[in-house]
Amino acid sequence: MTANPTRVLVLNSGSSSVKYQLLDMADRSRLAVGLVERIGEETSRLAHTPLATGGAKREREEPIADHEAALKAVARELAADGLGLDSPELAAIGHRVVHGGKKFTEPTVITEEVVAEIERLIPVAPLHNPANITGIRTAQALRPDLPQVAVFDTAFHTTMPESAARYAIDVETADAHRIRRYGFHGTSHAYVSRETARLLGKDPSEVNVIVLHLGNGASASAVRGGRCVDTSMGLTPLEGLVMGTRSGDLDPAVIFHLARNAGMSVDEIDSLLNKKSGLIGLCGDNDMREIRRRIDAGDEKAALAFEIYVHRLKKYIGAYYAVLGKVDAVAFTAGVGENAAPVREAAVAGLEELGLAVDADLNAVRADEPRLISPEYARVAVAVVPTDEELEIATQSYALVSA
Ligand SMILES: Nc1ncnc2c1ncn2[C@@H]1O[C@H](COP(=O)(O)OP(=O)(O)O)[C@@H](O)[C@H]1O
Ligand SMILES: CC(=O)OP(=O)(O)O
Ligand SMILES: [Mg+2]
Repeated sequence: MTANPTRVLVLNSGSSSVKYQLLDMADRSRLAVGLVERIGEETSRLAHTPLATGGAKREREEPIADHEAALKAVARELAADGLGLDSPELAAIGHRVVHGGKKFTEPTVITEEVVAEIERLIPVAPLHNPANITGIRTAQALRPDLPQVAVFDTAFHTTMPESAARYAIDVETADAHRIRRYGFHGTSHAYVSRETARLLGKDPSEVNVIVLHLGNGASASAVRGGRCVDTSMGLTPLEGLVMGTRSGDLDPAVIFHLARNAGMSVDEIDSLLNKKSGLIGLCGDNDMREIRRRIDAGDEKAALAFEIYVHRLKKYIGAYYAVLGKVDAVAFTAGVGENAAPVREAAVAGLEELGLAVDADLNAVRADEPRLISPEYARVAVAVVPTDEELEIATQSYALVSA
């Protein structure tokens, strides 16, 4: 063993993808980054960039049957650059675990009990937790001697008061089935709210921030003085904003109606709401770039999908403004939030009375740095703050194993 290993491999296993990064926490540099997509489909795609060697991005298409095969392919790519999992410089492997329930409020060294608890939560995170467990098991098999750390999407939201975390349903039924609002993307909400405070030159304890994490999955959160007080996702990542393929908020009676009158099974309705709704259900595309192209070409279906997406977003800004009472900043992040200027402009349009406005020139700037896009006179800062879930997972994992 090297005296003080400082490298951390971060694995973010999604339902059909694995994103990964190898970082050196001595200087927080990235040594390699990559992505395996379309796992389980006929042609999966692997993209790997060995930043440490200055090597070019390598892309290949090959069938990758499951998450175990994906992780082995990742290990092979890393080894090809001398960055293999057998390296004595590796201090830990950090795993994004989507559902940690109520129990996990902190990053946690993975033991058999921890895996058992993540398994117990599969019914409330059927798309995500199984992939996370396979990632953990495969990594354990490759490096049984190394600490594996779980960083939970739900952890940041465990500070929500009961008034925000409980659904208004029969308390005994809710408690018996652990039905409550857990919230997700917490690693991103935590990181972005802190970075937003830094951008304002303040301590996180001094600011109230509304964070809008708009990726393929999307969620909003209200953060008071560094602690989450409300968030838009609930028992599962289906509640809240309109997403790439998920409906977000909906009258629950829609489900009874489909079951009783459209002859759909529970599994079919689940698939409809999680995979065939949101932007893709409304207009056939879930990529905001493609939707904007279609709107520019005069496509009305795409325009309506965009309006529905923005309308929901605006409602959450208003709701969290009311929850917080005083707002210092609204921060846009993730793929859509960081890149789609028209979404930012439309979400804030008409909110001048609330002290919110976007400066068109600042909003058009493209940069990888946190930046303000509100005009100087605005009472509330509007910011674009790139998220970095992998760096945050590596930081938390390393802090735990090097303590
Ligand atoms: N240049 C861009 N302009 C507009 N939208 C973009 C751009 N780049 C990415 N996106 C949007 O970001 C989404 C992916 O966001 P990301 O945060 O990477 O998602 P996830 O982590 O959930 O897979 C894409 O589906 C697309 O809608
Ligand atoms: C929890 C969740 O929605 O994650 P993702 O955005 O990665 O799908
Ligand atoms: Mg994401």
